[in-house]
Amino acid sequence: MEEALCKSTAATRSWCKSLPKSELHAHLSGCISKEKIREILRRPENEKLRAKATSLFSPRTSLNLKECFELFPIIHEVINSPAVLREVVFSVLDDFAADNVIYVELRTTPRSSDAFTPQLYISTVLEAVDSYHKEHPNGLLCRVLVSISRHLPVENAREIMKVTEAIMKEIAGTTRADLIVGLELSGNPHRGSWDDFKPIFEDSRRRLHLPISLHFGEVLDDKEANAMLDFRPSRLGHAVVLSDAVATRMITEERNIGVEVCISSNLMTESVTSLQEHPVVTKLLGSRHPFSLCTDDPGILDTTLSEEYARLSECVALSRERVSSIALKGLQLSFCRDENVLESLYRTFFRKLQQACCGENATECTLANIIDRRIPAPQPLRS
Ligand SMILES: CNc1ncnc2c1ncn2[C@@H]1O[C@H](COP(=O)(O)O)[C@@H](O)[C@H]1O
Repeated sequence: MEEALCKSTAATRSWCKSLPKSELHAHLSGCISKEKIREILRRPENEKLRAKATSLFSPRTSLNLKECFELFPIIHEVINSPAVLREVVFSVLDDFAADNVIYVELRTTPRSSDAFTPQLYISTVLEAVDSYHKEHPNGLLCRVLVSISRHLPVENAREIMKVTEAIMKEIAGTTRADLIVGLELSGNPHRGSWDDFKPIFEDSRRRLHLPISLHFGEVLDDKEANAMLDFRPSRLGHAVVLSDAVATRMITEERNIGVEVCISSNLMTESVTSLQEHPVVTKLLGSRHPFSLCTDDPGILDTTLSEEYARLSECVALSRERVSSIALKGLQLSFCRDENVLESLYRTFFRKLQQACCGENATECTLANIIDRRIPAPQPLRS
């Protein structure tokens, strides 16, 4: 995979790290670093789990979707209490902050297990994010997308939507009220059918007024891809295995639907064989279709958002201006619709971009000035 990905130089990696970035496609369980998982596994109560979890740590050059979906249940076993869930949220947010991510939308699937009900799961995540903000008042900002998993029964999705609605009512007026900013469909793309989940998402969009992102084109299926475009989601995740007809439709007719691009994930899971063949290179960059670079599962894939920027910029020889505008697009495609919050994020973005491009004390910087600094209105809600 290394070859296919293009190696990035230390200088590009360092510049991409200093760039302020937004992460819009990150699954909580897939974000936990191996170091953190090892730390949790060393605890006496996890002795039995330790042997089972060794597959998480084997060095890999590829990880097909089937293997990937075998790892998640093991990580779920590691997160075996609200206290551990809270701890991993903190750890994941620390990792993003260390990578100079200023805004992250964490997506996660509320689950039922011995330790959780969907209600307890969501409440714990929201409490953890809220506490993280309070402990880091000038730190990164996190928002949450509630995930529906297509490989689980439809009934489960219905329950999650109901619980989300109840929680949103319960937290209205508190500091947690704005934390849930969207809904998303993910899960094993070989299982479940969009036709079955669509009515649930239609109903939730009407009732909750939240934007929706759909995992789209992770495997080739024109019928499903067209049905998903007919639904007009606010964003699409992956969009990597598409027929020419679907790709053309997306780029020409659906110009407002931003794509969450996950390069390393797509290469690792063998959705494409090289970055040169990835739609971000063959289609999105040239058409100026809006997209945001994302990590998907950085813990499992051993990547960071900076690394994703460095690989793309080096492999396609993008100018720093172009890379900076890709980073800005990440913020523009955010599901956060609170104008005050967005304004503050844009200010942080431009301040940090200035530092990245020109150093702390520069009074004039042509590179950062090339970027249009007007603060755009929040993304409209699609219906
Ligand atoms: C590799 N590409 C992918 N494609 C589709 N779904 C994925 C995914 N990577 C992760 N997930 C989804 O996220 C869950 C784990 O995080 P949470 O427990 O929800 O935080 C997985 O169970 C799967 O449903």
